[in-house]
Amino acid sequence: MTEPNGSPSLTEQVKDKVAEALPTRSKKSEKKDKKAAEKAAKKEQYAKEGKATAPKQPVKPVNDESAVVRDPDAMFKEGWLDEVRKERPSPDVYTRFPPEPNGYLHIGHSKAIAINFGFARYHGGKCYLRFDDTNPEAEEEKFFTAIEDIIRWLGFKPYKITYSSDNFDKLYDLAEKLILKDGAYMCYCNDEQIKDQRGGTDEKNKHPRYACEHRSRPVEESLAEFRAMKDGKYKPREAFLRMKQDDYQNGNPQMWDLAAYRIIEQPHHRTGSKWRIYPTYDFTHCLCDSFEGITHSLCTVEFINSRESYEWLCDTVEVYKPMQREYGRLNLTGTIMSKRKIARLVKESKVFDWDDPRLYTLVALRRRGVPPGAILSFVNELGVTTARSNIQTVRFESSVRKYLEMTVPRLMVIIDPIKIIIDNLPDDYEEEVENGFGPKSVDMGTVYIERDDFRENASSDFFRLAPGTAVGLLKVTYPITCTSFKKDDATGLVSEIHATYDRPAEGETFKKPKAYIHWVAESPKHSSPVKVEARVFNSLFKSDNPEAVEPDFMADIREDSLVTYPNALAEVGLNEIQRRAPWPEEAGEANREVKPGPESVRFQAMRVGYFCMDKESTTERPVLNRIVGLKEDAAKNA
Ligand SMILES: Nc1ncnc2c1ncn2[C@@H]1O[C@H](COP(=O)(O)OP(=O)(O)OP(=O)(O)O)[C@@H](O)[C@H]1O
Ligand SMILES: NC(=O)CC[C@H](N)C(=O)O
Repeated sequence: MTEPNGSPSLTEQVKDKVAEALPTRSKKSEKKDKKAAEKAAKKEQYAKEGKATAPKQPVKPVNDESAVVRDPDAMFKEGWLDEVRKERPSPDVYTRFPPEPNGYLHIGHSKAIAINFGFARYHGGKCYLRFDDTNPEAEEEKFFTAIEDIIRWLGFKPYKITYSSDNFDKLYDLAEKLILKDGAYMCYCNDEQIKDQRGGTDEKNKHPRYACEHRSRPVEESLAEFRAMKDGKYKPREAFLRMKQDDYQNGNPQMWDLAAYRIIEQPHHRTGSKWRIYPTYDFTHCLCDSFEGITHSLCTVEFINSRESYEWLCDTVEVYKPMQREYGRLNLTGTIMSKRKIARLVKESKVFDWDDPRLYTLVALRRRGVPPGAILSFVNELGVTTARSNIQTVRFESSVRKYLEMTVPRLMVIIDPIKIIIDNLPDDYEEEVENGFGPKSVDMGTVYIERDDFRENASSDFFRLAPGTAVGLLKVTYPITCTSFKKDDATGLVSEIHATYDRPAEGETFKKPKAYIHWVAESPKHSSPVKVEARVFNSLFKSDNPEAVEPDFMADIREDSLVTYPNALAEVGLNEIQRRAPWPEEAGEANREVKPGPESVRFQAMRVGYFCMDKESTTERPVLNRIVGLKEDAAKNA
């Protein structure tokens, strides 16, 4: 598209700029046809999903049939979820995601979200977000908001937001019905007595199960006592309503007369002080599924034994019976997911807060800059089976890296700078500098490079900058050679390097350097570079299983889990990338129902890693979080 005066339109100009700043194919990458083919197929896939158009970039046409890219709907088309659908091929599909509002969701929950919301979406059905709020002791308002927000951030829209507590009246009526059908009784046993009735806990004194004395009481008495319990006759733990499930033949402990209602004296955040008795999970979940007409109730395998009690209760109180099926939990090794343990890390200031980028809560992954689409693509890649998946964090990171590689722009950032003065810069060098997001003209008299790209002594195994050696600067035609350097007496660190620009004389050729390094230019005219703080996160724990460490997981915390670079410098193009966020453009937060936050300013800092803007950024001082490192990191140290 061109403007009436024949010059490219603003959109075209911007697109060109993006293209320039996006990944270009190096010789090394050209060898990797398969990888390129995968990328191209993935790009096509994003477009097909209508979720993303990966920014314009040079990718080789796909002609390698061996390239395998996971279809974004693969988890629904094949395997366990496909079987579940075939088992109940009802025309309408209703699912639900039922979190307890007692903490922030973690990476494991993203699997439950992707399964429940995704299954409904794939089959043209509807998914409820149902807050399973039957325990007022643990619930807090902030968790309701955070859970809803993160689901929308992941790109899902609940059909309706419901609360188990919406059904307290109906549930109570069904509890009375259950008693009247001789399916429940009021029991006054304590924990010890219940354990003994179930055969005892001491291995040496195991005995057959037996019924408690309350089990055979008349129905009318249980009903009267249940009403009395509701009206405040008993204190917590003095009495409870117990389901009459067990026929003493059943080996499933989830059928051993489970509790249906218990006394909790804390006001409920929604129903206030109306109730002193609250239904348990086992009584509530199946009945709420039934009220909402859930067709496929998908949950994790630890509920497999509960399926029998789920079906028993629906049948006994004669309500519609949904189908419960169970999939394997997702766990990331080397992380902590337990709410109690994360709370301790926060309380003892080992992490900033629940959204500290070293954690694997979804708020933390969001703050760290992981795009929502990357989380979904990771879950899809793993697939769904009944087996528990114990996945290493490196696999998660590699999935995120693959996603970012396709979708975010590139920029140069120096995290630990040393200044170089180029003493012989010719006046007409600008044509020899290819610039991306920044201003067209770059003032290259003074540039900054990474401290570890310089060595005080040249050696045959070091291809970057050292006295008397030449190195290439990315996007600059000719290399530079170090002529001298100065050190700071106080710190002993190199403080300034002098170099020459090696443009060959007319008719001469130049020797291509063995390595190219990144750099930023000092250019007051363009307010360059941008001073930033860069935060590099390593894993929080030393081992793969912090829970197994003695005396406890706190002893496994790494000292270097956060490395801060307070004096990092970014190309001024950072401002343009920020202005045009969210990145990825369409697969990112732009299409979602949440306002993109600073973390949606994502880019690749060339040779350093993928970064995003942290929520603590100010206009004067942007703070960058490293999302993941680059695969090429190892090569950088060659
Ligand atoms: N690690 C996991 N992998 C897959 N699904 C999960 C995982 N953890 C929880 N879920 C599922 O998410 C849904 C809502 O979870 P809820 O908050 O009630 O879970 P939870 O088991 O209390 O989680 P946690 O104790 O780990 O915080 C449930 O259906 C649950 O089975
Ligand atoms: N069936 C389920 O999905 C269980 C959900 C319930 N909130 C729990 O984890 O305890």
